[in-house]
Amino acid sequence: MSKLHIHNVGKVFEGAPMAALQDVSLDIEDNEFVTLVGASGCGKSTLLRIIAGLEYRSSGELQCDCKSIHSPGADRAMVFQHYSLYPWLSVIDNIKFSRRLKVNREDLSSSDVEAASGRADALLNLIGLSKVAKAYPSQLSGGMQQRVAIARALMGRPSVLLMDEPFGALDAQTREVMHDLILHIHRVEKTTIVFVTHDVEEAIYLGQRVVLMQPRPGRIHSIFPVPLPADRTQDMKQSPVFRDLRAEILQRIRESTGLATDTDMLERLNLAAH
Ligand SMILES: Nc1ncnc2c1ncn2[C@@H]1O[C@H](COP(=O)(O)OP(=O)(O)OP(=O)(O)O)[C@@H](O)[C@H]1O
Repeated sequence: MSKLHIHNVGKVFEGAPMAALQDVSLDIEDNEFVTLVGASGCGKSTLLRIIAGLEYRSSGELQCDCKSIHSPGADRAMVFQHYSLYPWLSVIDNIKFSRRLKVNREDLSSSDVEAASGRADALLNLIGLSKVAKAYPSQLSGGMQQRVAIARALMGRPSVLLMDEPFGALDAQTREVMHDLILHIHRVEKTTIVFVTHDVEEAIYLGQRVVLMQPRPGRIHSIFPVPLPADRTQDMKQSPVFRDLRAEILQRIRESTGLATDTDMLERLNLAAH
């Protein structure tokens, strides 16, 4: 059985003239890394928020580990574009934050708390920030803050990590470093990842499958398995396989948004005018 089962999911926002999502069906396997790409407004974030339980679906069925999703849960953790760390807590305390809530609620034993500390230290090491455990978010760069947000999301060992343009606010070099980091984390933690992006290159480099969505109404246009080795390296971006897939997906985005038709029409008008 798949890790995430999405069947005919639809979403109509109140007062909206068109469905934000229509008949979206997708099965995501355990430990898969799936990227969602598509033009602005095609429903990528809405789909991710519905999986996270932050938004209600209007129709369809959605399951994580065979359990129907109706609200947020510890089995699904989300990382947003804006780091959303607690500025008054140190790096290590930000990572442990969800555990602290649990400690208050459930009165965990000291060995549970010790295990949580061990987990936080291991994650700090995994994201390469052991040296700044006691620093505060304002003392860190954007990339470092996003590393902390990722570690915090992983703290409760979620079944699925949902990432909504997590590197969208970072500069190009930092993004490359973050790409290799998230691939490393995926290998080590064996988490299933669903990753939303505008950037086709990012979608191909990270994804085992790229799901292309199209707008008006938001739906799945096509799904592209990425025929690259599991262990990605930056030089693969120059390979013909990578470049051809990138060109194909970009062409499909142009077609699906009507951009290709607009360009053709403009060209025809220009020819007629001369
Ligand atoms: N809370 C809301 N109320 C009304 N309409 C909404 C709401 N959230 C999203 N929408 C609409 O739903 C559609 C899908 O939006 P969504 O943000 O999911 O797309 P997206 O593909 O993530 O876009 P982007 O890449 O620009 O973030 C859009 O037409 C958007 O205007």
